[in-house]
Amino acid sequence: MEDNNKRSIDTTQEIENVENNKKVKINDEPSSVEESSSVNEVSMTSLEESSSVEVSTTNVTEDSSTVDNTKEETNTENENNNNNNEDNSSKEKQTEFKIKIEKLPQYINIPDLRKIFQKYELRFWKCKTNLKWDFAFASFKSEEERQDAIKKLDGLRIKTSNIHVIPINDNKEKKFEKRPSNISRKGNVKEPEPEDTRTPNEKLMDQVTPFWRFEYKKQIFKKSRINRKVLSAMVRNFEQLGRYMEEKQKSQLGWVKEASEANHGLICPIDEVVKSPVLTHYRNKCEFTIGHDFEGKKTIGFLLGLFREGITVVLGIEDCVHVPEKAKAVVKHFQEYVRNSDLDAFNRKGHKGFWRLLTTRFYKTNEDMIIVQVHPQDLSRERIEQEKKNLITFFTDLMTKIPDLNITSLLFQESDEVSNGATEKTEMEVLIGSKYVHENLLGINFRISPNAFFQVNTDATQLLYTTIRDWCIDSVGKDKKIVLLDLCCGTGTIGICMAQYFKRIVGIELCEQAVIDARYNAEANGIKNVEYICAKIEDAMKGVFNKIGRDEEVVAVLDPPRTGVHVSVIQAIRECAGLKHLIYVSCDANAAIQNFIDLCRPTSNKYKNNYFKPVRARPFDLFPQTRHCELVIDFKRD
Ligand SMILES: C[S@@+](CC[C@H](N)C(=O)[O-])C[C@H]1O[C@@H](n2cnc3c(N)ncnc32)[C@H](O)[C@@H]1O
Repeated sequence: MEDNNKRSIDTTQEIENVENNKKVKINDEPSSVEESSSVNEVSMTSLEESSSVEVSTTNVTEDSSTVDNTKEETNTENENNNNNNEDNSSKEKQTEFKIKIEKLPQYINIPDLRKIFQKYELRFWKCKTNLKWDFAFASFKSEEERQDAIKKLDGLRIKTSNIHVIPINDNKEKKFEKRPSNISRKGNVKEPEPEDTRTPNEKLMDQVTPFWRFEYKKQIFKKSRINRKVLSAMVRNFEQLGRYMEEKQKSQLGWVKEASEANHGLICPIDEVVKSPVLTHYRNKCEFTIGHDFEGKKTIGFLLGLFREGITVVLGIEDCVHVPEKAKAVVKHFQEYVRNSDLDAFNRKGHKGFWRLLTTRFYKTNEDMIIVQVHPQDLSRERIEQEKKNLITFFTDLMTKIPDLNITSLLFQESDEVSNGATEKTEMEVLIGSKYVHENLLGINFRISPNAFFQVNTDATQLLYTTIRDWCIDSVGKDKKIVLLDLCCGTGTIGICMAQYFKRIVGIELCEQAVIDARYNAEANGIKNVEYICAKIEDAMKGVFNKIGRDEEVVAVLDPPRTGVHVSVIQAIRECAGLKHLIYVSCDANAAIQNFIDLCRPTSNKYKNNYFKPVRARPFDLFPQTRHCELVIDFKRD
């Protein structure tokens, strides 16, 4: 599966020195968002489109007033060269000769500035900018270097803007001093952090269900605010975007002001958050790590903290409010089993240990799937075969101890991967029952294979799908000549649930197993008007559109992974001029804001045809006790 977190940035740009009538072309290696993001993730598209680029802060949460993408960089190479004979204290005393670079096009980052400087044989000592700023600061170690920079850079044309460079901070005694940790950016003395008196279990709960301390009403209020902030951030993004656009393009953003005025600063109206019918124990799928607790005892639960932060402690899940009681009971018994086993739990440090992961997928059809993942280490085949037999006996007995446990699928997987978690790289072997379980959604029975995506909160998903269906039907009316494109269709749930309302459904999905499931699900439910294409949307869209009949209209539902889709998917969608109605289902609107912007940005070479406008939005709380929330946005275009 493609890693959608990485969006490549083409930093190719034309830089023209108006004064010297000199043109320079800078070609950067494409870099990734991951590299370019700071404390808060920053997503950006190509600088080629920099007049129409937007920045999204991942944490547009209630704390977003503190979001800061400011980046500061010291040219360490320079530092080392210049300070070979200097100790740290003399380095601290180095005088800076600072400039301010004004009227920068937006989204120029420090690597871009370094390229520009290098082109003019300049080298800053320190540089500071923020992707939201249209200015940057740079400093040099001598007045000569500063003057040289001003001479070469002032008036330089970057993209649509002539930059303005001025010397600042002539107080040569001013140093780059590290701000003491108790002083805020604004110079205020910060209150000392209160001592963390939480128990380890509370820390775990704060990590996996950060809203568990709030009443549900407050959780909903916070989620409403998070989503509203995304919709108001879109307005601000478009306003900023407009500042760097030619008149012709800018005029295509006129609707933003009207929409914002009509919706109290939001890009479109938004409904109240649709509450989850179940607030606790709702997760139909849980993945439990098998590891060691603080005392080194084999434990099944969730990892406290992150491995990259050096934490490998696993804590029990007894207090976790979103885990079903039946899953807790299975964990409790299986933990006992693992503790009694002479094989150790896997430890990522050193990659030793056998027991790795326990997955439970329990559905309302009363079909329960359990997956046990192990690391084979250098155990003999006989030994592993024996362990499998032991597992069959253990889980068969367990059904007599936990009355409502009905294991219709016990699967065993060996994985020698370095990182923890589910993997599709190795086969799953069926130890009990079948490889599949089933769940019922809006009266339709879906087969779920072990690795397939399926919404984790079945009850709330029915509400979500009902809205998607209603919004699609709005566009359909009674006319059944409409084709529904189920984009990122997974196992086909969305399309199949509404197949009766459409002339036909075309699902596009890149995961082969999911497409096999989707075809099976359609057939098993007697649905004949569906067709599935196993491909990337960006590759398949054009072909699909070429087959749309003259008498047919199209409406699309896009339900991508958490991070949204790659920009090429949005481009492909925009290129299909016949697609006028798109319903975007996002499980992390902050992460997907770039997609929203790209759907709506003015027409350009990169983003063809008319732009979409969001006409309404409705959040759904599919994940009570956590920060997460599903947001459905209805996009339309003329
Ligand atoms: C959140 S799941 C949605 C599945 C489905 N709509 C459902 O509700 O069961 C996202 C799906 O998008 C698929 N996907 C991601 N990028 C894709 C792309 N560029 N083209 C096609 N499918 C993609 C993934 O394989 C994954 O199955």
